[in-house]
Amino acid sequence: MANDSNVTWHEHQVTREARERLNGHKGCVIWFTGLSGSGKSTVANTLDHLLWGYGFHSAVLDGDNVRHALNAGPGILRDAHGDDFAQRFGLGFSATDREENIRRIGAVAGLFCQAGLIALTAFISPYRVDRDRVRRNLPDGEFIEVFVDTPLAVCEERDPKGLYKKARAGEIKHFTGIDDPYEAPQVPELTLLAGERTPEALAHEVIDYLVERTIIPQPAGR
Ligand SMILES: Nc1ncnc2c1ncn2[C@@H]1O[C@H](COP(=O)(O)OS(=O)(=O)O)[C@@H](OP(=O)(O)O)[C@H]1O
Ligand SMILES: Nc1ncnc2c1ncn2[C@@H]1O[C@H](COP(=O)(O)OP(=O)(O)O)[C@@H](O)[C@H]1O
Repeated sequence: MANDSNVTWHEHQVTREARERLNGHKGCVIWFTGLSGSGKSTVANTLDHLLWGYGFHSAVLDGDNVRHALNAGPGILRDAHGDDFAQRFGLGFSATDREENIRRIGAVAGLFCQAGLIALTAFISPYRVDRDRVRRNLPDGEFIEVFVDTPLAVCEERDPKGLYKKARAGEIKHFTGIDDPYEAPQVPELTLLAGERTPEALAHEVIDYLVERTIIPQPAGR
């Protein structure tokens, strides 16, 4: 097994600066956090679509593409030989599994960012310490924490997957906001009042922030 002394960082021939020059904008990680049903995926995808339309380069990491593959729990991911990798490496919703979920996602988002992309992540990420670890592992200014601040009552009313109903009935244990904690960010870069505004309006709030921080130029024709 490799240990630290046998692993070296490889410098790439195409530098991040060169990629950013070609892209016409900087890379960063936009980290959406909030309760289930708060609108994280919707806003991240709306923002991704707007950025793409302006000719910028972005990519979304969310539960569907991560908890069904990289971090798939038991029963979801099997390799071609029937070996249940998820049984050994998959993640559930204990505090430790959520910690590892966020650690892996943070690392992947960091790689996207180094490749010059605007990485959009949409995970509950309920623990402050886990989000702060991702922040610490990125250069200053490149972790943009966006609190999708939708009241629990609104999320529960939306309940698109019926999970709150199941959690209230005791059919799902440790459900965030019901019988598991959600630690709201104390000083996020942005707070979106996502129970009160449309996804498009919220996505434009994030774009305003990116322009203000010179991560992207003002999109032409906006
Ligand atoms: N116990 C429990 N608590 C919270 N959420 C649960 C749970 N069990 C399943 N789900 C579904 O999983 C989605 C959250 O996954 P995340 O990877 O974002 O969670 S975490 O960041 O590791 O806490 C979440 O999806 P979103 O609604 O998109 O947030 C739920 O659909
Ligand atoms: N700003 C918004 N206003 C009204 N409904 C919204 C808004 N954002 C999301 N929704 C709806 O709320 C539900 C949950 O949104 P979703 O993006 O899946 O949340 P999350 O990813 O945080 O679990 C979906 O049915 C979605 O259409």
